[in-house]
Amino acid sequence: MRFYSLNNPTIQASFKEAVIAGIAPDKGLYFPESITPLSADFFEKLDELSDHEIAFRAIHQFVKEDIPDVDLKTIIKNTLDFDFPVIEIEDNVAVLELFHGPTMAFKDVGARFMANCLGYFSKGEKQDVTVLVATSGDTGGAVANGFLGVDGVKVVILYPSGKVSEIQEKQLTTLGENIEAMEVDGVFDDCQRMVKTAFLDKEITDCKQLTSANSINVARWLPQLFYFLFAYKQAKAKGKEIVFSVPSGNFGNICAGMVAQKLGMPVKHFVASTNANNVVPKFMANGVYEPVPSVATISNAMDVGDPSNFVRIRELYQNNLDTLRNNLSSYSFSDKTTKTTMEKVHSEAGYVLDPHGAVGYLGLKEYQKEHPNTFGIFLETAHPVKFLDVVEETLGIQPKIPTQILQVMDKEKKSHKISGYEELKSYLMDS
Ligand SMILES: N[C@@H](CCOP(=O)(O)O)C(=O)O
Repeated sequence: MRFYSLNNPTIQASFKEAVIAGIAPDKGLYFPESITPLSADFFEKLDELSDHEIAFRAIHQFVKEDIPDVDLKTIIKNTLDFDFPVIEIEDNVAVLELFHGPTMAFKDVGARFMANCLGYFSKGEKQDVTVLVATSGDTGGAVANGFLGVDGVKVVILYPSGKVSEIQEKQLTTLGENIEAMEVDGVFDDCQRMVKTAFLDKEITDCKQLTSANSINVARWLPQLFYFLFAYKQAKAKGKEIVFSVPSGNFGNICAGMVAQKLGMPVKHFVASTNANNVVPKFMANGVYEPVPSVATISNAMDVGDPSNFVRIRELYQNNLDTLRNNLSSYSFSDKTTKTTMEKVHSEAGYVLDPHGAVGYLGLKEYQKEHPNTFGIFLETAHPVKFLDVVEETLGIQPKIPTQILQVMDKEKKSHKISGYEELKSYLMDS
């Protein structure tokens, strides 16, 4: 399988090259040259297959020239050792819980898959790889956890100072070893911009092998399609048309779901649910894509003003807005509505939503106003305990803190404060 740059299709790479480079030399995101649907039989008999078998068959076409089957199976086994339950909380409204992994966010899947691929590709390589990653909250912790102790790999995480939750900050600043955290005086988009600038900085790339562990990297992005298939497996017995509502920030997650649909998964519609960072809902309404600096919200992991992966979504629908609208709706919700929804779902269904999941729930309900006979699944992208202050203040409860989180809470935060690109560059050049 070849992957081409979305800026210039003649620039191409193998899966291995795309993973090691992160983005194309022209700063374009890599995109697979083809997506071949899986057999109808595969979807009909999905409930007879294990999650590992489903994941293997789904990702195989994208990686098979670079990773032998036996190694791919090991990578999948190391990645997926937790559950992805779908729980119906109201008639025709179900939550897909993506927080049962080590850092309690959906990012654990992509981060672990990519860490395993990079570990596999780096075996016997002379030059170490530096993984740069920008985070608005959850990616950082998942990447830190997934790459901790991986030989030949050093990780540098950039996060916006004061704009991630306390637990998220602990997860990405306390592990030590091959993981370094950079606390940036700015917003997530500044962090993402610095990372992309470093990739094109010849002075750095002449002496360092850089890659990205954000969803711009195909090995972080594509495995996110697994759990859409696991959810479909659990929901198909309902015999209804299925709709996914995805809380969206950088749009890699929903885009991976759309790849699952291209693989043949029967889905009626996707909903991209956002907080006040509403570049995509606006684009869907008026056809004008206008990135703006992100604003801080209580669903901070979605505070993205220029979502990297939206370009991939447009490519999936040949840049045709009408075709895209047939398949995707997008709505934006305020913090106030998000909190009211957390209260309502807690009192009526006894379910504790995190602020991101609440935004996903709201998007689903909005879509179902016009399509009441669908079976809706919204994604709980992170455990509510990661947003302890908001949950305690909104619901007046103190959630039990799971062991994975307790383990980092008492550790000491270690970060380097930086305010601009030159400081990142000096750090990378000198380290
Ligand atoms: N929501 C993210 C922002 C980065 O997204 P990614 O999927 O491209 O890594 C976060 O939690 O950091």
